[in-house]
Amino acid sequence: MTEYKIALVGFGGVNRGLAQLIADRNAEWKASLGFGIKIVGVTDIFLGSIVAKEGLDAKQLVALPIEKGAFAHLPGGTAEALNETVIKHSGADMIAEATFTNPVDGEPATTFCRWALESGIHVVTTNKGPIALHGAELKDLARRHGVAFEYEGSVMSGTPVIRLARQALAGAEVQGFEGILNGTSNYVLTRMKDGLTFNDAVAQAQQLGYAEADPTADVEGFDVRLKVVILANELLNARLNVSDVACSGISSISPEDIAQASANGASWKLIGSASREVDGSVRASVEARLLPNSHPLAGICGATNAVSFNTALLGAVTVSGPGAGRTETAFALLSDIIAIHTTHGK
Ligand SMILES: NC(=O)C1=CN([C@@H]2O[C@H](COP(=O)(O)OP(=O)(O)OC[C@H]3O[C@@H](n4cnc5c(N)ncnc54)[C@H](O)[C@@H]3O)[C@@H](O)[C@H]2O)C=CC1
Ligand SMILES: N[C@@H](CC=O)C(=O)O
Repeated sequence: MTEYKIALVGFGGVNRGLAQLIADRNAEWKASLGFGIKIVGVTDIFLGSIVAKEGLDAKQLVALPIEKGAFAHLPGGTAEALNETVIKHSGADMIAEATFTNPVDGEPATTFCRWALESGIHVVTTNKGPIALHGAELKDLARRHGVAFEYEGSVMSGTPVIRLARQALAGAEVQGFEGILNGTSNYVLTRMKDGLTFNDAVAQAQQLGYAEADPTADVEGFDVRLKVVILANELLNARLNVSDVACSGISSISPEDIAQASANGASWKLIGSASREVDGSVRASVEARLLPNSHPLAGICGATNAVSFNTALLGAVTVSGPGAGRTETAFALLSDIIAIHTTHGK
């Protein structure tokens, strides 16, 4: 029986979600998926770090209080975040990288991914920064070191989008896509329709674990812009940089705008899109659009996301599901590990 040794880098909502899944389901996975997972290290700038090559108790990790330096209270733990040691020297076969998304330069997560890949360690990540900003370099690094770099959760959380489009739609000739690609902003627009203020709706999204560390990224469209770059580069073979994508958000939409839209049978949605032009170039944008309620994306509510792929052979193919959430995103990491087991498993 294969048992993967994993190190968790960042121990916020998503990686705690993964630890919880491991605590609850590891025994079942051995039978249903053909492998188990052992956590051999965890590091977090706020909580500190811990390494145990024989394996850590996932239940005990999940129960760790969210207090500065909390790992120092566990035997062998320290209040210091020994990121490099945990990544390179905990004996892990793979790291689950889930620190904050930095939309400007992708750091320090990109460095964490580099450290792992250069050491021959697989990377699964939900962090959008490294892929949108340094994806080509990291994929090449992974290839040269014979390991995997998987990032299904970077777009639409646990809802399968990247592998689905890359594998199941291969040959269907994807020509573009448009979608609701941010859970927080869609949640905010939905709750404002119910009468909540913008600020209260953002605060709820933070509490539910949907929002970025800085929710400005969610409401100003920067998070969707990263996702548009990831999807366009992956599926349209574009070489888009973040600066190529015109971007605006939802913060200027007032309660009156929302009420007026409802009265007119329409809904505001933050839409990320990209399409291949006749000259072969790819155009992409992020903007709030007023959609008639008959539009397929108009009825997508709350933290649910949806993306519609425009294909030459099938027409529109639309996928909808959770776009954010701790357990939902942890599932994406599991799906990456399953993909690694399928391609690299012993
Ligand atoms: N929460 C969600 O619904 C989704 C999140 N993501 C992405 O997954 C990643 C993790 O998300 P969450 O767990 O919700 O965020 P979070 O903010 O709950 O957790 C991030 C953790 O990383 C730690 N951290 C920050 N800088 C660090 C550093 N330099 N070294 C070590 N640890 C560091 C923080 O202390 C925090 O505990 C983010 O990049 C986010 O954009 C992607 C899809 C959905
Ligand atoms: N903050 C993001 C999390 C997933 O990427 C969102 O709300 O969609």
